[in-house]
This record gives sequence, structure tokens and C-alpha cells, in this order.
Amino acid sequence: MRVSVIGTGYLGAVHAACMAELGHEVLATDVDVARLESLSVGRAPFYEEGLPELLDRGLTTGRLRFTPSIREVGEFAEVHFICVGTPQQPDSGAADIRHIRSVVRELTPHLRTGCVVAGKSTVPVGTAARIKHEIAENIDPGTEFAVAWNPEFLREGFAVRDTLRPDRVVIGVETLEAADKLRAVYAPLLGETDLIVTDLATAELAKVAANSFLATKISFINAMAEICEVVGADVHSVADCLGRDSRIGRSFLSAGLGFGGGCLSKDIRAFATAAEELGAGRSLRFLREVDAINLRCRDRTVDLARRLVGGSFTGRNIAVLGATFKPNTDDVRDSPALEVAASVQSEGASVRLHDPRGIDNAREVYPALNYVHEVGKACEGADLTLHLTDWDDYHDIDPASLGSVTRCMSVLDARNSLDAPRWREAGWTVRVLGA
Ligand SMILES: NC(=O)C1=CN([C@@H]2O[C@H](COP(=O)(O)OP(=O)(O)OC[C@H]3O[C@@H](n4cnc5c(N)ncnc54)[C@H](O)[C@@H]3O)[C@@H](O)[C@H]2O)C=CC1
Ligand SMILES: O=C(O)[C@H]1O[C@H](OP(=O)(O)OP(=O)(O)OC[C@H]2O[C@@H](n3ccc(=O)[nH]c3=O)[C@H](O)[C@@H]2O)[C@H](O)[C@@H](O)[C@@H]1O
Repeated sequence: MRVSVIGTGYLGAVHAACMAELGHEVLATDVDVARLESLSVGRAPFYEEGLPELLDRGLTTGRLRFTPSIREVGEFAEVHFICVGTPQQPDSGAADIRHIRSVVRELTPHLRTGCVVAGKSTVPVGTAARIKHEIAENIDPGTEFAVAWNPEFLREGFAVRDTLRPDRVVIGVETLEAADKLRAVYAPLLGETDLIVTDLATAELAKVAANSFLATKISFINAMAEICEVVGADVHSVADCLGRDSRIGRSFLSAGLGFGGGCLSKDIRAFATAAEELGAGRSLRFLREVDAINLRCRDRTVDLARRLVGGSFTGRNIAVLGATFKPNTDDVRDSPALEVAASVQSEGASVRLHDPRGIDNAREVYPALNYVHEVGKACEGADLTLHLTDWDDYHDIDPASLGSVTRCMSVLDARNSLDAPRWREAGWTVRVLGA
């Protein structure tokens, strides 16, 4: 099929490459022309495993192309996937859907009759209905179209795998024809993957509900961590005990520094704000607490680190391992690790920060931090080492040799994932949150 992808960020670039991999003819566009130029020569604009190979294959076969022209996109495709950003508004928790509205405004005059405009971005419920109305008001009379919502559930770091082998595909539609078109797009996946066909509002809601549930699970275990610290229990073991219950499951119960990234925080804020606007604020008031617990994880990490260096950061050398919001990505949006590093430095510490992939992006956000490319360099003369992002690289560290370059063999494992017995055996003091 001929499909377009509008917006080639973390979601759109992967979606475009994967659609080509599935055999479709893909034309993708973005307002960021430099990004399009880079994608056109097979350079992924961010780190995502498997994406460069897919880009390469799509470009070589000619099935994947990029253009700055929205007219070309409109005239080309029978299914349009909107993948632009929906960030948090600067002055409230609400989602800013201005990029989606701008796409719709520019695309509408060029739409082919019979096309489907399918949103993939995460949006407040009601966005699809609003878009449908806006297209209907501005499209040439006689040009038929349908609006659909096809929310995306991929995780950064596993984006290619999650797109080609998703747990489910959800499509919200109003017509059988639109459902058939989207079913045809995803047909190559449907042996292994369930397709859920529903209405527009349900599809939109399913996405924000999923992210809210994941965020709640993480904050739940971080709330338990706070209690564990009061009563002297161990949250890691509590999570193991909970996780053995098949109704609960162990995933998303890793206590520590909490969630960050481009989505969970902004999505729960947008969802709670939208509910308030709809007069249903009470139903999602708990998400405000989920957010507060999560942000407290960052403060608790800084507080514990301060205690570990004797009550003040002034004049202390702090090594920070990790800048990205989670491993296997270079994404530093709302990164808990970076926020902690910046706080520690603002309190007078000398911080050296290492990350396997995120240094360039981190430097753009926090240019004043001191970045190094080797773990050993970060830890040279350190009074305390902070393990803030759960990269495998840090699990592979030899604690004995790292200890030989530090001033003090003391590590705060804010991701609760280092092999603590091994580090202790090598002479380190290991502290975690929630124990
Ligand atoms: N990053 C992720 O893992 C996932 C993101 N999502 C959702 O997908 C959406 C996009 O997220 P990301 O890809 O992370 O954002 P991003 O910021 O990486 O990418 C957004 C892209 O849209 C482009 N854009 C903005 N206005 C445009 C316009 N008028 N026309 C064409 N392109 C335009 C930007 O230049 C940028 O390249 C958000 O709603 C997000 O919540 C959903 C699932 C996963
Ligand atoms: O809407 C989105 O953008 C995406 O948001 C999340 O994906 P992502 O942000 O890539 O990352 P996750 O793997 O969900 O991790 C989010 C954060 O939670 C933290 N986390 C995760 C799990 C856990 O047990 N504890 C914990 O603190 C991670 O370190 C990370 O900072 C969802 O998992 C995806 O399904 C969704 O599509």
C-alpha cells in the first residue's frame, strides 16, 4: 500500500522504516529538513537499535522515501500516519496538539479521495473527532476521507521490535472501509498479533490508560520504597514477592529513581488535566499523586547522596553513571539522571558524568555539566558514585579496578540493579533506595 508518515521523530522514523519493511511504499515528511536529509541518506537522527539497518533496506529497495513537501505526501498516500509531537503545554499539564492541527491544516487540501488519516500520536480523547470536523470543513467537496486513531505502544530501545512484533494493534475507526484499509496495512503482522478494532474515543483512551497504568505501577513500588525506608524493609524483595503473583507480574516494579522520558510524565499530566476539563477530575486525581511520588524519587536520591558524602556536596567529587532516561536510547527528555546530576552540581559538587550514548543530547540541555567518555574518568577521585541509568555497560564494570581510581568506594545504586554482593566483595559500600 502507499502510506505516508508525517513527523519523523522517535515514533515516526521507526514507523516509516517498519512500514517499508512490511512491504509498503512509504513517503515520510517532517518540518525539520535537516532531519529529512539525514534520514534520506540512511542516518538515523537518534540511537535506536535496528533502525539504521531498516532505513538502509528501505532506501535501497526504494520503498522508503522522504520529502519536505506535504503536497507530495497528500497526493501520494491512501493511508496517512500522523506521528508528530504532542508535548506538555508550558503553562499547564495539558497536551499541546498544535502540531497535529497544523499537519491537518496543511495536508487537507492535498488529500486523495478515499484516503484514511490515521493518528498515531498520543492525544487527549476527542482529538480524532475534532480533526475529522476540521478536515470536513476544509476539504474539497466530493473528496471522501476517513479519520482513524491507531495509537502506538512502542518502547524506545525496543522500538523496531515493538513495531514489527507488537503485543497488539489498536485501531479506532468509524467506518468498515477505514478498518479494512488499516487491517491491510498491518496484514503481515496479524498471524502473531491481535488487532483490536474499536471506536475513535476508545482507541485514544486505550493509549493514555496504558501509560497511566505503567506509571502507576512504577510509582506504587516507589511508594513502597518510601515505606521500606521507614520500617527497614527491602523494596526489591517486596517487588519479587508481588511479582510472583501472576495477576501482578514483576515488570514495571523496579523501584529507584522513577520514570522520565518524553511520554509517561506528560501523558499522565495531560490525562488528569483533560479529565478535569471534562468535569471528571476526581476519577484521575490519583495520577497527580503518581506524578508527585515519581518526582520525589529524584529528591530522595539527592538527599541520600548528600547524606552519603557527610551532609554537604560542597567540594565533593561526584561520579554520575548515566544521563539518558533509561538504557538503550540517547533520549534525555525529562531524564531523572540528568536532573539529579544538575541538582548535585548546583549544591556545590564537582560532577563528572558518563553515558554510553546520551552525552551529545545531555550537553545540549545541561551544557555546564562535565561530560566524560570513560567510566574510569568519571570515577577518578570520586567521593561517591551515582548509578542513575540502567545501562548494561555498568553491569559489566569490574568493581575492584574501578575502586582503585576513586577516592571513596561508595556507590548509590539508584536503579537497584548492580550486583551488590560483587561490589561489596570488592570493597565498595553499596546503598540503594528503598532498603
Ligand atoms: N517516543 C516514543 O517512544 C513514543 C511516542 N509516542 C507519541 O508519539 C508522538 C511523537 O513522539 P516522538 O516521536 O517521541 O516526538 P519527537 O519530538 O521525537 O518527534 C516529533 C517530530 O514531529 C515533527 N513535526 C512537528 N510538527 C510537524 C509538522 N507540522 N509537520 C511535520 N512534522 C512535524 C518534529 O519536527 C519531530 O521530528 C507523541 O504524541 C508521543 O507521545 C507514542 C509511543 C511511543
Ligand atoms: O508512549 C510512549 O512513548 C511509550 O512510553 C513508555 O515507553 P518508554 O518511555 O520508551 O520507556 P519505558 O520502558 O516505559 O520506561 C519509562 C521510564 O520508567 C522507568 N522505569 C521502568 C520500569 C520500572 O520498573 N521502573 C522504572 O523506573 C524507566 O527507567 C524509564 O525512565 C511505554 O512503556 C510505551 O509502551 C509507550 O509507547
